[in-house]
Amino acid sequence: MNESSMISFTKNLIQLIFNEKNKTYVKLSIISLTAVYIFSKVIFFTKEKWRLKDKNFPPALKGNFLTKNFFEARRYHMANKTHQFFSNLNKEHHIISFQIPFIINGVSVSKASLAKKIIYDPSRFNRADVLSEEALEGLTKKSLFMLKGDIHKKHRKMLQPGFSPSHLRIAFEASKECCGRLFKAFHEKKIETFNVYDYFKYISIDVIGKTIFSYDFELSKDLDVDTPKYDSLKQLENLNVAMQKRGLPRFLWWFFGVSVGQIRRMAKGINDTVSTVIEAKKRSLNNRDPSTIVGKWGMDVLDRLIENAWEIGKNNKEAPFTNEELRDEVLGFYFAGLGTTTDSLGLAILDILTNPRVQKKLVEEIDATYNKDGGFNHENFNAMTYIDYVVKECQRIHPIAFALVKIAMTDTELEGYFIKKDTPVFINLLSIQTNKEYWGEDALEFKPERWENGFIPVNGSYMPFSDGIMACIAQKLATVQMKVVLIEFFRKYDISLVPGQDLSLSVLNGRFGPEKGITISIKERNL
Ligand code: HEM
Repeated sequence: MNESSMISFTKNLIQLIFNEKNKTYVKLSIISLTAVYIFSKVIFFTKEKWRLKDKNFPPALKGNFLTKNFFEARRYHMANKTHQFFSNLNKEHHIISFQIPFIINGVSVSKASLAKKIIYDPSRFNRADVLSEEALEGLTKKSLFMLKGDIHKKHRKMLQPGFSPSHLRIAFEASKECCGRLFKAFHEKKIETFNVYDYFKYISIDVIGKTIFSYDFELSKDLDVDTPKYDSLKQLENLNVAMQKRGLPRFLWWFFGVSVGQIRRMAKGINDTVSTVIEAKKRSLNNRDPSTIVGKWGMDVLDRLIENAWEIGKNNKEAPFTNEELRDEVLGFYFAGLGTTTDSLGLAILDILTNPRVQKKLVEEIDATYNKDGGFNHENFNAMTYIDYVVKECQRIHPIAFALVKIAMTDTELEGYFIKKDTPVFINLLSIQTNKEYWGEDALEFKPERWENGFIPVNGSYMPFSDGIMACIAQKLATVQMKVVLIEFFRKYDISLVPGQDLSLSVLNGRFGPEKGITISIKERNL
């Protein structure tokens, strides 16, 4: 359990105990189970402290021997500024420990070379089981972003061909189409001012659907948000919120509505949709019916996955992917891709609109290239360079995955400091990617031009999609989508921020961005 889930745990617990609807025996069982849990933690940590008393832990910057930096952390969390807590802690030291007594004893790293070392040494630092399998039990137990070791390698090998250049073309066309129909709906419904998160998520879900398994959720079309087609998104959003409660001790899951059975019921609709598509695809692949398998640019990611799984299974005599594995992978893409792309797009719009010089230069490039060769196509898209620098710079200065989380697999050491087995290790991307040591005196300035002339950053100082074997498998796809959406929006509209909003960045419910979103005004350009 990390500090933010500990704070929401405490809040939720108090609500449960004081909720008048709950019967006395329910309240008493919650109180006694929690007391037993806390007592067992106290015993465990006291024993551990004694055992490790001579070890050289990384420095902890604040706090006293009893509360450690709990109150410092709490101050930031209560203000939803976790990202600043990390950055501030790592400002002076490259490696620090932050300790919340009885709850967490984590390490935060902000040295580029050390970050690389951690990422490339999975035998010492890897994904935490508790952060993955347990958290998603009942939902997507076998999706790539929660696997590790040989099973991760097997899934990655089968999935990789699904992210080949032909799929980037599908992503390009899908993003373009989704923007087009969203603009049509804006026009028909006379929408001129809106919160970007409200609509970018429709594009993200539709693009993932179309690219991964040729399924059109049609959420960026019509915008009749009360119709049943929006239920799948609501389900995904509810599941995302539910997943955050999985940070609570397991015995409390049922009370908070996130037990395995409860989550299975919540996920039923979306699971059924995906299973139906998989069945149809398996049938059409069996029959080799090109009209149902192949999109304009070839097979989609799911086709490729099914086909690969069969091929590899045939050659190596491994069992092909089960339907459950296939479904988990598809759903996993939504969990890994929906919020990340939507939030990255939000932050990119914010970065561009708060830098009028960049906005002007970007629009000039778009106007000069957009209609070359008879319309916006994959070729003139690839000819645009400034948009590339802009997106890279957005992801440098505001990486939505602002800390990459690993866990120590054994008792080990980093730069001479002792790291205990199971310690969470946070690679502080936000700090690394804005560090003057790596980026120069203008590290905190939003300056896309730094990427000109094939600029290559210091090794390990730029990893918005992580790196190595567990780097984002869809990073090219996500980048294509972000670029197309930005190009289409800035081509179609004069865009400005609605004045008077609080745009300071925070971390709320897992989202890194302004707490209340980003409200913009759009006005169709006279082209
Ligand atoms: C701008 C958008 C995105 C960002 C910034 C992003 C970032 C990341 C990061 C940092 C990781 C590594 C996580 C770790 O350390 O465990 C990751 C992994 C992953 N991402 Fe993305 N992601 C984005 C979009 C997407 C999309 C659109 C999809 C799917 C369609 C996706 C699917 C995945 C998967 C499956 C993994 C696990 C890879 C593996 O373990 O082999 N991501 N992503």
